[in-house]
This record gives sequence, structure tokens and C-alpha cells, in this order.
Amino acid sequence: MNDQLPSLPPQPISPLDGRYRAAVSALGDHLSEAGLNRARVHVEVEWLIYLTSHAMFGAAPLEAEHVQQLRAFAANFGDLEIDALAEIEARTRHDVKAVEYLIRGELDRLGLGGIAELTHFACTSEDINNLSYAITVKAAVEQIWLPKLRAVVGKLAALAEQHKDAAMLSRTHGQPATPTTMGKELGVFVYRLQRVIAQLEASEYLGKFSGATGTFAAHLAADPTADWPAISREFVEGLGLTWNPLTTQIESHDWQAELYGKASHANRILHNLATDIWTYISLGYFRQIPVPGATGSSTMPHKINPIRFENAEANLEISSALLDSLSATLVTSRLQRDLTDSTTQRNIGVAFGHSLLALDNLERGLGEIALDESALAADLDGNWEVLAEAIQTVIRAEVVAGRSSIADPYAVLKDLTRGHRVGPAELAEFVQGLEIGDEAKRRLIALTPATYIGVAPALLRFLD
Ligand SMILES: O=C(O)C[C@H](Nc1ncnc2c1ncn2[C@@H]1O[C@H](COP(=O)(O)O)[C@@H](O)[C@H]1O)C(=O)O
Repeated sequence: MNDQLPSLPPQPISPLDGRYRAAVSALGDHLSEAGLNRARVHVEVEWLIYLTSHAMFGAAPLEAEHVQQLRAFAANFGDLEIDALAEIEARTRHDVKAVEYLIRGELDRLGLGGIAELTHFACTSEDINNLSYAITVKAAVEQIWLPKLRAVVGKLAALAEQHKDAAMLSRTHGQPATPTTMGKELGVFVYRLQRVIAQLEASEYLGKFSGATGTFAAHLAADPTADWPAISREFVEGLGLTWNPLTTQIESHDWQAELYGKASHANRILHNLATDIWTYISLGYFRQIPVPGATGSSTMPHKINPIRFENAEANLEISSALLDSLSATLVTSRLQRDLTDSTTQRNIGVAFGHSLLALDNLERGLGEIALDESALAADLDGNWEVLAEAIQTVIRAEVVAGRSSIADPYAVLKDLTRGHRVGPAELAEFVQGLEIGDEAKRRLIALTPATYIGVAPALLRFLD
């Protein structure tokens, strides 16, 4: 068809940059080509400032105004610099070398041409790249992705608290089972997510800064008297990162594998949440609040579809597939380096973008559901046989206490309930006829599926 049609104007191929742009655009500030290049300029400028402020090779410390101008150059990295870099890179065919030339140009503009040779001094590109990735990934995770995850967990925790007493039939294997409360079930997800958030918050972001093969060889050749490992450590830690002292040319990316593993795990817990909420909606336990003006189905006017949870489910799967691939592949680099990690790392933002999009949908979806307590009550009332577990357990206790001699209580209850429906009257009559103590009998007669919830509501106190 396209053979006959004129071409469209240039279009984004990724839905993150098209249809879903609004939900994820904040990530682009860090995890994009421009975000990476801004961080590269920042690292190069800080290294220049470090070298001059320590008067390395007799360089005079920069005047405060020049320091401020250079830092402003990095901070104000924008359209002009993006275009200039594209032009330089078209010539150099080397993205980091292009950044070096951009900075040299700025040094000339500021009248600082005398220190131009300190730009990218003794650095291999990876020295700049690994620090830039650590800085940008840290910012994206700590400032954008984790806050959104915390917002979703906060919303979920509020729902858990609101519905902590709402008794609900549970379904192990999809079959009626010992009741619980909706709040407790949501609380399980809050607890799981709080754990993984704590692990994510403890993530380390490592940086190396040790030259072409991690030996400081060029550094030492230039100044044999300096303690280059100590300088490297001070510089890396000064950027807010954890120093990695022992690497090949590249930072080994183990921190990335760890981080993406944890993020992927968080995704999978959220995926479980999305499919459970979808199922509760399907069971009628949650009603979807109609959004004014919205359409459910294009042909079935009555419908409100759980599209937020379905969108989240799919995007969490894509995100985890990418995060898993990043974790699995980034930890291998042939000998002292191969360049496979370069193009792989350009997809970190895509991986977090799909997760952020899913979080956005979950947050909105959780705000558009309301518990239908009558649906919960009706299901409980239709499944009195779930009390069989309580009755057989009480009989066992009575046998041990010497108040009953019933042989094999489990089998007795199995005969009564397995595969049949048993109503309240039948169960009461059964309990009345049991050879057990009066107090136990009273307790069992008082029990209904809606009150057979153990201490479910109180378990929420174990949440942070
Ligand atoms: O400091 C160095 O550059 C040392 C050099 N290793 C390299 N380290 C980092 N980047 C390098 C390296 N080599 C190439 N390039 C440039 O990486 C860019 C790769 O582009 P893409 O595949 O699109 O991610 C693309 O811009 C490439 O030009 C070595 O020989 O060991």
C-alpha cells in the first residue's frame, strides 16, 4: 500500500515517543541521547575543574567565574549543543570524542584555550560514559521511576486500609477457599512492593575512572608521583557514585545487572497485582467507575473494560523482557572490552519507560475502581462449605483435649462437603450433632463465611 502513498513526515517508531509520550516524557530528561550527552559534558567539565583546582601539571586553578561558566555550560545543555554535537559527531564518528571537541570549543569561547589539553585528559571514552550512565540512571530511578512506584504503592496501601475488614471468599486454584479480606490481599502486594522498594533504594551506582584498560597507565606516564587511584576515587565519589577500583576498560556493569534485576522483580509483582485486580473486576468484586465521555467497547455500549490493568500488564512484560536482557548481557564484555554494551545501554530508558507507563496506568486504574461489598457478600453466602476446614480443625483440637472421640475428623467433613453445596442450616445441624464440647460448638455455630477471616484485618499492621 505504501508503495503508492506519499511518505508521512518522520514519525517516532517507539510508542513511548508517540502515543504514550505524555506519561513517560520526564524520563527523557535523563535516559535519552541528550540526557547522556549532558551528563558527559558534566563529567568532562568536572574533570577539568578537578585537574585545575589541584594544579595538576602546573595548571593554574580556574577563576570562580570560569568554574561557574563551565558548570553552566553543562547545566544549560540544550538544543544548540544537541545540534552542534550532531554536526561534530557526523565528522568524528565517535560520540565521546565529539563531546570533547564541543568542550574545547567552549573553552576557546571563554578564553581558556590554554587548558584545552586537559579536556578528556588520560580518559578513555568509557571513563566518561560509565560515569554518565551511573549519573543518569541514578537520577531517573531516584527522581522519576521510584517516586511513581511509591505513589502506586501508596494508593494501594490506602485501598488496603479502606477495605481491610471487607470479607471476601478467597480462591486457591481458582476454587472457593478459606475467606480473607480484600484489604489483606491488597496488603500482600503492598508488603511485597515495600520490600523490593527498600532493596531498590539501597542500590549502588558504581563508577570507574582508570583509563584505557583500568591500569592508570597513561596517568602514571604523565605524572609518576601522583596517587592516581586516590584521585580517581575522590573524583568518582565527588560525583555521588561508588568507586569501582578494579575493572578492565569498562565498568563491569554488575550494579546495572543488580538494579535491573530488582526493577524487573518489582515489575513482576506489579504484573501479578494487575492480573489479580483484573480478575476481581471480572468477578464483580470491584466495579469500574465510569469515566465521563469514555467509551468501553466500540460495539457493546454497556461495557467498561479494565483497559488500565491490561495496558499495565503488557507494558510490564515488555519492560521486564528488556530489563532481563540488559542484566543478562551487560555483564559480559570480551577481554578488556567489546562495544556491545554501548548500543545496549541506549535502551535503558526504553525499559524503564515501559515500566513507568505501566505504573501510570496502574495509578489511574486504582483510582477508577470501587469495591462492591454486596458482590463479596453474595459469594461468601453461596459457599458455606468453606467452613469445613474450621469444623474439622476444631474437632481435632477437641479430640486432643479429651472432649471428643471422633475418628478421622477430616474424612467426616470430606464426606459432608467435598463436591457438594452445603448451606448454613445443614452445617448448623451437623455441628449440633457433633460429639464436641459446648463452647467449641457455640464458636462453630456462630461462624459464617464472612467471619471466618482469622486475623486478616490486623495483619495490615505489619506494613511500613
Ligand atoms: O576511548 C576509546 O574510544 C577507546 C576505544 N573504545 C571505545 N569506547 C567507547 N566508545 C567507543 C570506543 N570505540 C568506539 N567508540 C564509539 O562508541 C560509539 C558506538 O555507537 P553505538 O554502537 O551506536 O552505541 C561510536 O560513536 C564509536 O565511535 C578502544 O579502542 O578501546
